[in-house]
Amino acid sequence: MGSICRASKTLKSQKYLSLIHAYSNFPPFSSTFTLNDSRLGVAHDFCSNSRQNSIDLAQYSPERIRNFSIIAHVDHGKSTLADRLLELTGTIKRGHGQPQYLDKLQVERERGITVKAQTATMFHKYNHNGANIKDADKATTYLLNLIDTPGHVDFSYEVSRSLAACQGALLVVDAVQGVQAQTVANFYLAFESNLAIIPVINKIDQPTADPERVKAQLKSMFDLEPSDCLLTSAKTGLGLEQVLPSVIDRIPPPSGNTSSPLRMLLLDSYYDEYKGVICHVAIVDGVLRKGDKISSAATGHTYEVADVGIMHPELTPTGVLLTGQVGYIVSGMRSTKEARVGDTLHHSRFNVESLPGFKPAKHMVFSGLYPADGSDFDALNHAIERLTCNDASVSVTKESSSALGLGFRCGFLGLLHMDVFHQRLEQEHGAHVISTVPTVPYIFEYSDGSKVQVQNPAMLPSNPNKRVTASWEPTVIATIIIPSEYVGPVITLCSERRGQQLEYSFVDSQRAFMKYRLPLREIVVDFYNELKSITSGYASFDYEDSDYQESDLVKLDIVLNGQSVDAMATIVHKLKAQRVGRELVEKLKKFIDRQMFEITIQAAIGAKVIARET
Ligand SMILES: Nc1nc2c(ncn2[C@@H]2O[C@H](COP(=O)(O)OP(=O)(O)OP(=O)(O)O)[C@@H](O)[C@H]2O)c(=O)[nH]1
Repeated sequence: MGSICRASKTLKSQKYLSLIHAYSNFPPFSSTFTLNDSRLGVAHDFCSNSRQNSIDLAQYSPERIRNFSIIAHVDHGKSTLADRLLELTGTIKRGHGQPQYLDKLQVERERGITVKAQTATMFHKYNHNGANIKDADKATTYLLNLIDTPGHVDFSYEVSRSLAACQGALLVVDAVQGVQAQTVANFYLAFESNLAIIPVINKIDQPTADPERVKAQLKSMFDLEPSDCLLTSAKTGLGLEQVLPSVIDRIPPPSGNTSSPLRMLLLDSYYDEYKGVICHVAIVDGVLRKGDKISSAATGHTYEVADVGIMHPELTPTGVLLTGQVGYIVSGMRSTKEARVGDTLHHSRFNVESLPGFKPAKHMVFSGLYPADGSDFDALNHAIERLTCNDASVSVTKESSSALGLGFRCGFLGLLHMDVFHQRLEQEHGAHVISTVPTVPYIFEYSDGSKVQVQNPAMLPSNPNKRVTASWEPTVIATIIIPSEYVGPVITLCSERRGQQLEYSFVDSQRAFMKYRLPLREIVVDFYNELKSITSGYASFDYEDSDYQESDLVKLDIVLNGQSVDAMATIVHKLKAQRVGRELVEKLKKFIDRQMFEITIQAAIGAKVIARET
């Protein structure tokens, strides 16, 4: 009996899964994989004990350290450039057989994108007077910390965190595509952090490369001097010899004080099955040694440092980290929840002033996650707990649905982040999940004066005594860069999506730059695909979150045979309700298999049916 119940529940769940995906335009995420945490595997395999203590960090005073980031629009060549710099400094072997070496996650390799910022320490001999670097007597060895960052807008939080550990950035721009939307966003992140910015025009080997046009764009948009631009091909190696000398000459050393009490900034953390929580840290002042007792300024908890070292490029114990250096520590934290990103860690015997830290990550998109087989709730719970150890930017609360049973409501930084989280749940933890339509966090005010944030449409009360008196929705400021001939269609698309134009100018004679305020809901599902399709793939798009705006919002219910399906409810703008309701019931009609009896499919606002199919 039990197994029949379970089987029918699974079938029911799978049916809902199919319905939900037909309805939301999202690819289904369910499939089963074996446990394979590529990140942990790589980190453990390569942990280089043999190099332990062979690196004497004491000789690297802040003047001989440079901390820099590589930032760029997606696919402009950051990870490839990072590979070449690692090879050039002998940190990895040339032709190590693994392109984009710092992209360690399986999902990063499969999708060819960077999701996590990664740090690598390199050592480079350099002579300021231009003498041959092989002339060992005249050259000085520098310690260079390179941070490769993600390009996609969802992960810009990783970029801003990485920049906090740097004094400079290589701003990589594709010599064919020129300045794109994330080039603009990343430039301003670096500029506002007061970093020295070195423009690198990459992919100059391409037949249609036009570095002079890109130099002119960088001058007109960011006031970066054409003579300061480096021209490179990370693919062929052309021009790469200028990169590290420019890093050393043009980026200032870190400014901390070696003799002050220890202050280190916690940049990131992840969970390693063998070592426990590993924290990435930047030493702002003082010196940290293995065996030291440290405290967290945020929680007051104290720990003993069991291991300390650098990423060279894998974990390499050094026994010590000094002012200005970036490395890792293992300190017996039981969970990554104890490792608060942006926290100040210090010696327990001193009280220090906390470092500024970071703004908390903001969740832009929420979705329900349910086990495909209702009985797998505990397994999914365990998988989510383990994955959030390595991705603390996801928020998780338990919820239940009459259609799907017990599950979780998760908050993500954007749609790609959500998709990547699903993929990692499946690939790294073997979880088999159903996800509900993504929604954004709305705010509703009720007749009793209460105001609540609604992340799940099912949470809106149906009680007629508790009327909604006002509602607000989140907005974003979107940056769009397009060839000038596409301006008309893009303006039409943005107006259809309830956008308000804030700025319209030109990058150069061929490309237009626009800024729009758009409701977040209007861009989460298919905005980018449509933008790409009406501009033949030439548009680039980036956004940052902005204020809430008052908006006339209603809850749209989907009713199957007289029963409302809570997992399919959605919140829409009143003016769009009719159109969205009609599209949904038409889609569902196509999707539900023909039956021997009549099934009614309705879209309704409260008791009022606005669209119907049978
Ligand atoms: N022709 C040419 N191709 C390059 C060059 N640099 C990188 N590429 C290619 O461009 C594509 C993107 O390179 P990545 O290094 O992954 O770009 P990225 O900026 O790290 O991408 P994200 O991490 O997704 O933001 C890859 O196919 C590279 O092989 C170059 O100098 N010349």
